[in-house]
Amino acid sequence: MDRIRIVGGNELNGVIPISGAKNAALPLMIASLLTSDTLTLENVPHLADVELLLRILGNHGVDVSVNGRRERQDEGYSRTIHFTCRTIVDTTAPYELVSKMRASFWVIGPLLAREGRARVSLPGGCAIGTRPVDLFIEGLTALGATMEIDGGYINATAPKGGLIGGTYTFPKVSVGATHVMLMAASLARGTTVINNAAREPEVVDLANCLNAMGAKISGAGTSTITIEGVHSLSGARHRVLPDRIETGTYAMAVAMTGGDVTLEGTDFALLDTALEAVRRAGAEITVTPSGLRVVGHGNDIRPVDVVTEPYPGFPTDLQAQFMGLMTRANGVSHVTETIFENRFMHVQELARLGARITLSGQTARIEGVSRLRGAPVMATDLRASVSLVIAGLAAEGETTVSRVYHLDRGFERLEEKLTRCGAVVERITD
Ligand SMILES: CC(=O)N[C@H]1[C@@H](OP(=O)(O)OP(=O)(O)OC[C@H]2O[C@@H](n3ccc(=O)[nH]c3=O)[C@H](O)[C@@H]2O)O[C@H](CO)[C@@H](O)[C@@H]1O
Ligand SMILES: C=C(OP(=O)(O)O)C(=O)O
Repeated sequence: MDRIRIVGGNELNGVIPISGAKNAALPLMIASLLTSDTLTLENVPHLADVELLLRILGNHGVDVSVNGRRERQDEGYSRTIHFTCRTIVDTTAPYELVSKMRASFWVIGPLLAREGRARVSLPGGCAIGTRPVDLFIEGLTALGATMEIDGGYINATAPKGGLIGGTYTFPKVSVGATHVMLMAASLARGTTVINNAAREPEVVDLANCLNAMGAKISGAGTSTITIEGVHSLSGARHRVLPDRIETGTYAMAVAMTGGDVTLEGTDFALLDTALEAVRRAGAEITVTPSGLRVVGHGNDIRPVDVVTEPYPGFPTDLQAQFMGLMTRANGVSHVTETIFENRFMHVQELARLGARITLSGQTARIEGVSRLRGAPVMATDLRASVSLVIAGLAAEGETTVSRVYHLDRGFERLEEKLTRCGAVVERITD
C-alpha cells in the first residue's frame, strides 16, 4: 500500500493549478444517464472516485470516451470526457460498487426519472458519520415514487407515466439529496419546488449543466429551487467548476508553511468564508487575474474559531485542514463540526505530530504549539489525510502518511503540485 513521505520545514513558493471539483464532477457525470445524447464534460479531474464512477456508469450503459487532449500542455491535469447513454442497460446499482463511494447512490435519481425504476444498494458505512438516505426517500416519494427497502437495496418505482412534480421541504440541508431531486424532477411531469435546498456551488454547477441540456431549473444557489419538468433532455458541453476544497487546502498549507503561492484557475467567491478565516489567521490572500495569491507567514499564525455549516458557511470538507493550521497558532482556537457526527479522526493523528487538541462533544479545543515534529501517521478519510500532509509540511523532520488511497480519492497529483512549490514530498510504493 502506498505511503506519502514528507520532510517538513520548507516554505511553499510557486504556482499550483487547481483541478476541476470532484464534488461537481461526480453529479455531472451521473447526469449523463438522463439523456440518450452525448454529454461532454471538460476539466474532469483524474481521481480514484472519478474512475470508480466511470465503471459504475459503464454498468448502466454509459459509453465513455476520453479525448486525451491535455488542456494544460505542461501538466495534463484535466480531461475532457464524452458520456453517451443511448439506452440504460441495467437499472440496478450493485452493492459491490455503491458501497465503495457514497455519491454513486445518486444514480437513483436519473434511473428512476428515465426508466421509471431503479434498484440501488444502500451506500456503505462511511467513517465520518452514519449518513442515512431518509431525505432521498422522502424527496423522491414527494415526486410520486414508491420507495421500498429490500435486502440492503432501495427499490424505487415511478408511477405509470413517470414521476410527477411536487413540493418537498428538506428538514435538513443535504447536498446529495438536492442533486438527486434536481435530476429526477427535470424529467418529471409538472413543476417541482424544493425548499431548504443546498446552496453549494456544486449544486449550481449541476443546475447550469442540466439547463444547458434543456432542463428548466431556476433558483439554484438559493434555498428554493423550482424545476419545470421537460419531456426529454439533450446533450451539452459543460466545464466542471474549480475545486474549492482543493483551493482552500492549498491556501491553508501556505498559511502554515509560509511562502508565496498562486492558486491558478480558481475563484475566491467559491469559498470566501473559508478564505476569510485563513486571512484572519494571518495569511494575505489577493485575487489575481488567474486565480488567487496566498502569502503565508508560517510562524505568525493567529488563533481563529470556526464552525462548519452548509454553504455559504465554513465547509466541513475544510475542517480537518483548518484544524491542522490551528495546531501551530499563537494561542487557543476552537473548531466545531456540525455536519458529520464523527469527523474528528484526524485529532489523534495530529497528536502524534505534537498537536495539543482536546475534544468536547462536537468542538475541538486546539492549543497552538510552537513546533510540530514528524512522525508516522495514518489517513482515516479523505480530508483528514490531507490535514496530516499539511501538518507534515510544517513539522520538523520526517512524516509518513499511510493509507494514501483516501488521499487519491480527492487530490489530483498532490505530491507533484507540492514538490513544484519546493516541498519535499514523495510517494513510496511498497
Ligand atoms: C460527493 C460529495 O459531494 N460529497 C459532499 C456532500 O456529501 P453528501 O451529499 O453525502 O452530504 P449531505 O449534504 O447529504 O449531508 C449533510 C448531512 O445530512 C445528513 N443526511 C443526508 C442525507 C439524508 O438522507 N439524511 C441525512 O440525515 C448527513 O448524514 C449529514 O449529516 O456534501 C457534504 C456536506 O457538505 C460534503 O462533506 C461531501 O464532501
Ligand atoms: C466526504 C467527502 O466525500 P464523500 O461524500 O464522497 O464521502 C469529501 O469529499 O470530503
